[in-house]
Amino acid sequence: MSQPKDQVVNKTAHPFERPSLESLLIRRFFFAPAFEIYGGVKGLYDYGPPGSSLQANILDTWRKHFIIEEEMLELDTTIMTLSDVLKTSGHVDKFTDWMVRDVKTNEVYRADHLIEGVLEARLKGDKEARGVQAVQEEEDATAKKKKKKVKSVAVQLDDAVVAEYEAVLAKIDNYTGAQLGELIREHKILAPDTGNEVTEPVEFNLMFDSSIGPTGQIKGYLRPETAQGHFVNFNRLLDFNNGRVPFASAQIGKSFRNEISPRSGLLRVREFTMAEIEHFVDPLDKSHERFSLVKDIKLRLLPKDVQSAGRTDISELTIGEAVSSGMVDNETLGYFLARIFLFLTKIGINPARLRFRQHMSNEMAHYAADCWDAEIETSYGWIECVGCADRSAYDLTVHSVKTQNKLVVRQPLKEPRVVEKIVAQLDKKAFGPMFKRDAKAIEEAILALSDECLKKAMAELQEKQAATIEANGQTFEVPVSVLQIQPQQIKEMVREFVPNVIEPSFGIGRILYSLLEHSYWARADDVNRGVLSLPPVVAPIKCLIVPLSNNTEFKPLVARVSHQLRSLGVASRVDDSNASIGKRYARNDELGTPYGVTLDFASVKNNTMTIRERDTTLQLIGSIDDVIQLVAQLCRGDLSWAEAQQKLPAYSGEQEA
Ligand SMILES: Nc1ncnc2c1ncn2[C@@H]1O[C@H](COP(=O)(O)OP(=O)(O)OP(=O)(O)O)[C@@H](O)[C@H]1O
Repeated sequence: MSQPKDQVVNKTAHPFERPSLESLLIRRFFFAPAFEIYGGVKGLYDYGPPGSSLQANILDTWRKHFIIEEEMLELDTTIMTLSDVLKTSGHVDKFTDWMVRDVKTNEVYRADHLIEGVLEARLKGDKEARGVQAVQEEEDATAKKKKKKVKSVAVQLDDAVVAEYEAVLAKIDNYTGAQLGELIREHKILAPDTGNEVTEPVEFNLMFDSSIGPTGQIKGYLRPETAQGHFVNFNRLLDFNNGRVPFASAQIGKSFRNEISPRSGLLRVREFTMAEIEHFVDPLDKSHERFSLVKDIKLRLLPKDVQSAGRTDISELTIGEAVSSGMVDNETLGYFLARIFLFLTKIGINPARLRFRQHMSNEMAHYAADCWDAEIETSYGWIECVGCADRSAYDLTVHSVKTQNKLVVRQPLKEPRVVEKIVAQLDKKAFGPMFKRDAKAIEEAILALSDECLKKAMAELQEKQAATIEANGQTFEVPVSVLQIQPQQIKEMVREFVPNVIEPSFGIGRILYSLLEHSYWARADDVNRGVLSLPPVVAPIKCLIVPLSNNTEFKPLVARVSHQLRSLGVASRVDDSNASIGKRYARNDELGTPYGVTLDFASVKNNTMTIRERDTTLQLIGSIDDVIQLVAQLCRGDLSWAEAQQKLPAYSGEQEA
């Protein structure tokens, strides 16, 4: 449902307050800390009845929007993952964050988040000291991700210091551990809770490790993302798709990350549901056959060059313009950005609080061609909710090299052709002794280089007589004496290529929480009367059935209405408690139930029923059958409330108490 006018008016009357929403969510058991009666564990949450239904409805919409509409190949792969797989993908060596400890209390902090929180608080204090108004709102609107709130103190800073802090914050995702340590010392950053010093940053791997089987010899991890399950099954998927690309596989499932210090509710948790798509495409043709269907969709884009200039202004462009100007690398990536936008707005995300932020070059993995995050604005700042990356041929190449199983597409050619390929050759006799125990990993990394990376390495060999290769989590300079990279002429009958992968990756919990913030408001007449304006497509319950009283005369009618709604696929619930009608509706406004139907004595006598719309509280009256049909049409999205008002007369009977 679009946002009704009176909702906007009411929102103005009561500005958003996170504590009110949080209290509603816990009270109504959307979710709650897991193991609460044992004291709880940070970063683990249980979803209660409305939260589970909301999540299920978001996932159902996702499945229809992506898997069904795009004819994707659905997967359900194991959560427990063999360590070799995650070693090859780079997670064992690189899926880490930098952690510091309070030297006295041992409280842990993620180093980049700590620096970010402290510097942001100092900048806020500076603004307060300079008398800048509305600091809070401005910060909430611009901060990329809010971590634990650090209290600000109104102290004015030198202009040069302000500029320096801003420069650090703009690059906060890109520092090494040593650089983070340096920043902590240079800017005298202390633990915010105690004012104690913190230790040097140490690397912490975010994967939960385990062992498979009783011997403990097979090492495994709980997967930190669902993607690897797609890559290791690539040959079967390709076969299922008759050997042709492009095609996409999709999977919904749990992922696990042992986050260092989870503090923002559902936004940073240790166990969460992801929905991931791997779209396999010919690297020479990244056009998308349905691109014309989305090319005119306007997106709010924050490209990398704007960020490098320290700005956050948005370009509103159609995705067609963004792709043709080269801002977005290719049509397939652009197609997915538009489809992500359509999905998020369909479930109720406010488009004015949604932006697509491009990764800066130093923020992207070295193999990625382009990457955009769908970020949603919440009271915690702008939150990455969907990552959408062109991962080139990296994943399939590394698994292929490691397992010696070719993960390639073979395209028969009508005519044989001579192609020029860039080929890497190692002088193994000299190479082995030169790099000793790292030699194998470096060799594997060289063999896994994509065409683009090979070109870059070839240029490096020419320029500085050595190529920079990353392996085993380290960087090596491999000299021209042991490594030659040159173009060679090769005759082909079959074109064999490793497809590139475009990966939209959705964090469902972050989307769900952002949606709750965007949907929440309080009625103008009472700040405690919260409403969740969830669209019917995701609302946990679509229709509340309210008999005026417990009178036995109503029972058969209630049973009939509830049966008819059920048979039309409308999830409904009867509230025949003793509470007043107004109270019963207010309870369901908090659960986001979009419609309510009321049965009273007139229903028994005249076979009529009223329908109430949650956001406007307006009511219409009609025959029971007509109202039931109307509810079903409204819930399917076949009819808007404005159209419904043309179909049935308004009811101005009893006011809500
Ligand atoms: N700890 C988490 N809790 C909840 N959702 C998460 C978490 N980590 C990642 N996600 C979700 O999974 C999606 C894809 O994961 P990805 O690896 O791209 O995230 P990320 O870049 O590591 O996130 P961040 O930088 O916030 O830690 C994210 O867009 C986000 O929605």
